Amino acid sequence: MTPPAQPRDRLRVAVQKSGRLGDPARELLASCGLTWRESRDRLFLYGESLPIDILLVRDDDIPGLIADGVCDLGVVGRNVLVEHHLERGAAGRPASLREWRQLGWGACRLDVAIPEGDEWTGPAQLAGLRIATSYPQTLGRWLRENGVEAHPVVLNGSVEIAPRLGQADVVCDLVSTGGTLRANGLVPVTTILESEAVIAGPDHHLEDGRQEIADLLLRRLDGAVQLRESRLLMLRAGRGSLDGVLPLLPAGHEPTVLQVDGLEEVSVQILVHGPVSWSRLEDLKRAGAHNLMVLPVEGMLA
Ligand SMILES: Nc1ncnc2c1ncn2[C@@H]1O[C@H](COP(=O)(O)OP(=O)(O)OP(=O)(O)O)[C@@H](O)[C@H]1O
Ligand SMILES: O=P(O)(O)OC[C@H]1O[C@H](OP(=O)(O)OP(=O)(O)O)[C@H](O)[C@@H]1O
Ligand SMILES: [Mg+2]
Repeated sequence: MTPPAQPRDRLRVAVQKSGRLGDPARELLASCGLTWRESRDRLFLYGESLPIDILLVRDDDIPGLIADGVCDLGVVGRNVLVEHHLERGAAGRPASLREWRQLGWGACRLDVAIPEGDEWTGPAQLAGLRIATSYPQTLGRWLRENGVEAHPVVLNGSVEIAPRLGQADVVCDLVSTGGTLRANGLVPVTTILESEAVIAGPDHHLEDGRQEIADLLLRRLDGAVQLRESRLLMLRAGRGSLDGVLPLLPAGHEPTVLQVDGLEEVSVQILVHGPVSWSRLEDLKRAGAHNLMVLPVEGMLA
């Protein structure tokens, strides 16, 4: 039984110490105006600009630290959160965490992959096979949902090599480019979880004034995430081509159309969500636009 957490009036956020999500998570928090003083062991960052401290840990430990009340929030892959949630469930403990925000980066999939050249006929073909994975609970849930009985072989890393070593027949592991699978003669056949980086937190309100600090951080995070994805698209077009150009603009805010002094031309500006592809710019140019420009947005205040 975990002893109750000590009262705290500062928010504590768990972030991966090293690894894929550590740097982007710290950059995101810094873009929310957070500054820190680093402890000598570099495991604790004391928040200077706001009462928000950062604990640097292994990503697998993040859900447990939040569940135990040692940390309030954490930046972690959904894959780790789901595995923790199912582990707790299997041990008969109630769910205690939820996704507070999805961050739109750190995307990867948890896929089942089989040896190249083998035919894939569906989940039933996995019956009785040994499946190497670091995610036994998530795999187990998917197998149950598909009515398949197989044998998970739990490995903490280098899962893709297991079939070559004779430890397993197939694998269930994280995939983004697919390069690691290909290098090991495996092909992905089905996705059992789509993942991305998320802000994880408890499924209840925080106490001792920490909910107010968390709300402030989340408001800034929402703004920072939106800003990161925003682009300003600017172009010029002849009045006559406007009807062809406007329907081709990417999704975004209401465009601003301004008459250019002394010319039969307009200048169009639109704030768009997400990158603008080259093919979109080419389509706009074909429709009569010119002087097209896509600019990052540094700040925004409605
Ligand atoms: N190939 C990938 N592409 C994109 N995201 C990935 C990829 N592999 C993992 N991730 C995401 O990044 C998270 C962290 O991955 P990383 O490899 O750094 O973890 P780790 O080796 O378990 O680190 P730690 O030392 O903290 O335990 C994963 O849980 C997943 O959400
Ligand atoms: O589809 P890909 O782009 O090849 O990425 C997939 C690989 O990335 C992760 O491992 P990572 O490189 O983090 O090494 P690890 O085995 O130490 O976790 C994951 O466990 C896969 O092995
Ligand atoms: Mg880990």
